[in-house]
Amino acid sequence: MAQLCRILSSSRSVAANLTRGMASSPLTDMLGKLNHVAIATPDIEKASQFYRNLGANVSEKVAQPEHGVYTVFVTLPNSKIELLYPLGDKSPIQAFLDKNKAGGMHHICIEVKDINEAMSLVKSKGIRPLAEKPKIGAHGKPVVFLHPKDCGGVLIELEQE
Ligand SMILES: C[C@@H](C(=O)O)C(=O)SCCNC(=O)CCNC(=O)[C@H](O)C(C)(C)COP(=O)(O)OP(=O)(O)OC[C@H]1O[C@@H](n2cnc3c(N)ncnc32)[C@H](O)[C@@H]1OP(=O)(O)O
Ligand SMILES: [Co+2]
Repeated sequence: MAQLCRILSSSRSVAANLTRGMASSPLTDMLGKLNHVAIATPDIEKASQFYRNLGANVSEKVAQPEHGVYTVFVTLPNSKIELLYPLGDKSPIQAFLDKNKAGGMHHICIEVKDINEAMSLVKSKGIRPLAEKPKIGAHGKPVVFLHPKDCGGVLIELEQE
């Protein structure tokens, strides 16, 4: 019995040490809030109307020339939906829409405290950012995308808080 107590108490302290170790690791708290889920659509007016019909707060369409897309934001109580439509003839969402004619979920966007630190951390894990440097995103903050082949088949956008 005494031995069992010793084993239990030592495994608890191992768990406590692990938790403390994790809490101090820069990777542990890298990911913040879900900022948005993006949907690429072949008809952004129709997609906007779909969410307006459901009573949602839907923004006007905004051109994002730096990103080759138009965006519309649907504001939800805990996050946002970003509707995307191609802008220009080199839009990064064109190939996706060619493959997914009816549109579909394109990326998720997660907030990080420091985008440059986050880029170094993901690179150290073998995850490829899709640009050398962050760009300014739809919310006026730096963003960078991570290769979907390194992220379980999901395109991930990191946005600085
Ligand atoms: C305004 C801003 C903001 O919120 O602030 C935004 O969101 S701008 C949102 C738009 N901007 C971006 O998406 C920028 C980052 N995206 C990119 O650089 C590109 O879209 C890539 C992700 C590299 C894909 O480029 P592209 O479509 O030309 O290449 P590709 O067709 O050869 O695709 C390569 C492989 O990745 C897969 N793939 C492509 N797009 C994907 C996606 N959205 N989710 C998951 N997988 C995807 C393809 O199926 C293919 O896999 P297989 O080889 O197996 O078939
Ligand atoms: Co986005």
